Amino acid sequence: MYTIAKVIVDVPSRETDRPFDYLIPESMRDWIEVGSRVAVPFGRRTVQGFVISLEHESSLDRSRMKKIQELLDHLPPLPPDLVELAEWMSREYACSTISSLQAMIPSALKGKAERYISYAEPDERPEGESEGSVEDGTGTEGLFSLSLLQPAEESEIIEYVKAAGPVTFTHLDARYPGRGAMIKGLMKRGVLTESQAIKDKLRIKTVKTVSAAVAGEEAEEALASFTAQARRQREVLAFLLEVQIPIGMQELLTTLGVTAGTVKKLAEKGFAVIEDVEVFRDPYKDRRFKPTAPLTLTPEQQVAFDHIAGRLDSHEHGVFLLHGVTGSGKTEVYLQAIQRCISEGRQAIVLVPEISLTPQMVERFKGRFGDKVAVLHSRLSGGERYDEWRKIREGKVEVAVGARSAVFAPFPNLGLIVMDEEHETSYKQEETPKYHARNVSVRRAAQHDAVVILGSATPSLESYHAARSQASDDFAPVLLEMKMRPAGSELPVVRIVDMREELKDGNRSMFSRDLHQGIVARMERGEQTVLFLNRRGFSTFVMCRTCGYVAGCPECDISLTYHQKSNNLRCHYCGYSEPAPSVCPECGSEHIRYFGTGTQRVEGELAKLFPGIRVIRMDVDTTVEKGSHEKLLNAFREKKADVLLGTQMVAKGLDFPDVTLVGVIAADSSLNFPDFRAAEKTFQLLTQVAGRAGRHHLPGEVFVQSYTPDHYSIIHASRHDYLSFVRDELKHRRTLGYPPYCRLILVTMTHENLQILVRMAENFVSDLRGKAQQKGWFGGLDRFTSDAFDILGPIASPIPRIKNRYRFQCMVKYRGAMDAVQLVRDVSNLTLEHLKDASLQISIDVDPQMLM
Ligand SMILES: Nc1ncnc2c1ncn2[C@@H]1O[C@H](COP(=O)(O)OP(=O)(O)OP(=O)(O)O)[C@@H](O)[C@H]1O
Ligand SMILES: [Zn+2]
Ligand SMILES: [Zn+2]
Repeated sequence: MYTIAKVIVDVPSRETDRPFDYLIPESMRDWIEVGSRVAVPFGRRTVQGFVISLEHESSLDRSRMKKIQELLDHLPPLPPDLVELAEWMSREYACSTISSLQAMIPSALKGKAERYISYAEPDERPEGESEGSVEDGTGTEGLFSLSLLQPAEESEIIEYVKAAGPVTFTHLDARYPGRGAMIKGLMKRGVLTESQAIKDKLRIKTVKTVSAAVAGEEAEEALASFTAQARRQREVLAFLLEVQIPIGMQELLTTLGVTAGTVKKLAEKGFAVIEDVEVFRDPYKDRRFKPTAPLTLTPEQQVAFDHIAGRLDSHEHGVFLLHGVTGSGKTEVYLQAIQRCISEGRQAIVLVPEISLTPQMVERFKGRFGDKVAVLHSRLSGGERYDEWRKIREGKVEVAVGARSAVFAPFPNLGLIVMDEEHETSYKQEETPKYHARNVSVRRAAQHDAVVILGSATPSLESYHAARSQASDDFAPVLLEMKMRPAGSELPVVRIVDMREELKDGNRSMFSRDLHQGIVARMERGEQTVLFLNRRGFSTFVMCRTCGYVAGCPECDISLTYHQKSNNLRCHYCGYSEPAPSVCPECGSEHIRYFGTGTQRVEGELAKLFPGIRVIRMDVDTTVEKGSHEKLLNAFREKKADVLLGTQMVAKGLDFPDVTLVGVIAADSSLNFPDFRAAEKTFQLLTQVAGRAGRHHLPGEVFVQSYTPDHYSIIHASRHDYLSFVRDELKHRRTLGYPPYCRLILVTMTHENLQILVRMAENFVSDLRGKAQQKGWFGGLDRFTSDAFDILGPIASPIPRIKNRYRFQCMVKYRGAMDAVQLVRDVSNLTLEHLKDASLQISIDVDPQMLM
């Protein structure tokens, strides 16, 4: 029997990022496991923690060790493999173990300490304290003290707490308003004491049910025993005996028209039981999903499937990169692989980017696997999310579909992780822990001898390069290719439209003549159009045409974004907002305009240019409400609109048979982004959005409007030529020394004072440089030798100030097996310890996706 638990406490600081030893009280020894969530005393507080290992011995003196105060769940929220994964994550991404652990459980379980007041029995009180007033000096205690020596109100409070058990301050204050001093006095004297306990934000939802507690002869006797006055009770019991199964209290009361008191009396007599039964909040309970059967695979699908099934059957760890053109039927391969996995008694996780977690996507999994599927995404309420997660933890489902964090779905016997659209940036979490779900998937699958399928029409260069070169031991996916669409349809014809030519010919509209005619033709034929507004790195900002003034955030060095709905300007980094100006605050000119092509503007143009056109606009503004996404898509599917207009949301995953035209309004806006992946992102977006056209029987057509029509990402995307794009792009990456030819660590330092920050950043970089040189790591990036290490910077960050804090960054580039993350982390910790400047913050981002 283990007597000591090592606990990671929920206290976010560098000093507390290590396990602490606690004694396990006798009563908990059978229950505490690795992964258990506990409440422990920490300093003067009670905090939540996670048990990460169990021990017989501790290096500490037992008499000075504290005891675990409470076990918070009967079933540990984290199985041991996730605890191990969390420790790996904190090494891999230079973050605290507690932040990794917290990322793995639903927010409902992020308990916070609450203070309670309870009654202390006289023998629990500190010496000499009594219930009576201290001032009376008679020392009379016990029998008469309450009635004789205390004000009536005081004893009423005591009696109340005694009966109610631990209550919160707020509760007591609400019941006895204005008696704060009195309560405080009682606490001073130890009559009432304060305690802390961890309370979860959300509770498991329960309903009261009633069932009969007697049967057979006993039941007959019971029925005969009721007096005339207890007629109603008899009626209830007769009913319960008839229905035989537990029935909801509410339903019982309304059906029979009796009161809860009647049922309670019946229960007191021992004839019925009232129980709280757990219920699951099901976000999809009102939805019916049309069941689907497996399709006969095409030869290409079959080859891919056979490879995957082989690994599944042999329970060997393996990673596959499924590169299939848009509409090639990757989803069907996923579905059949999942089927195989669960038929062998293991479970499967499906990861999709948050933005494409559309009802259409959910439907495909629910349609095939029905109730065996749990869905996790950010649009669920906290309670729904918690309940979906519990279905997984309690083994009630076999498939979890969700965004990034679903990679932590606590399945006991994981067999398969599918990552759809594996190139998506949203798989990287931008807050601590800054993990990438792809790397975590591979690690987690290895723990379980499970299979990973990374699927995409445009794989990330990292994955594709790793598959082709087979250079690394831990990440060398097997490449599976699918080049055809099963429905027999061809990839759509893509035409690049040079918008400079349009302007020369006098067309000032945002639609080229070709696109214009295309839309008109679709309206006439009763077909549909998807219009995609590329807005990455692009926002509506306010500029004065007279003096050039641009409205910027007073606390961040970035321009404010215009929001039409509220007619105000907002900072996307700190939330600052102000009303939109009608005259320029600098020069008073009225020529102050909103720049940028917002979806609303496009919508307005459409209405002007195409009389009678029906448009559905899908963007962040029209999809705030729960279920709105789904409503808009359903309306489009039912052909209630000619055009679906939107941002990234319309680029992915949609499969509508009557869409035969896709228009891309500003193809190049994502090219002008200060990011070495700009070309890759542009290529991916264009390929994805073009793939929405002509997916079924009708042929598709795509117009890509651009001001830089010669850019290789645009040309290759228009030819559906992934391989040529990869070839050109890899050349650039190699010359510039960027992934996949090395890995990056972005270190961002922030401080309120610019001078101090610059000095600290310079010191940091020279320390890091010195330590790396000592290890003999330096140089080599340009020589393509196997090992290389280099530091760029420090320089001001692309956004040099956020919330009045200045930002400097440096970039570590490295290649090879050295532990660069650990070194960066060590130097960062040393800097923080050495400087003792509480205002300095250092953030480490391993494999960064955003270089801001
Ligand atoms: N074996 C098959 N036989 C007939 N139809 C199929 C088959 N496999 C897939 N399909 C159909 O082909 C269409 C495209 O498939 P799916 O959406 O799975 O492609 P995808 O590769 O996931 O596409 P994207 O990357 O664009 O999302 C769907 O309508 C699907 O039902
Ligand atoms: Zn001006
Ligand atoms: Zn701001």
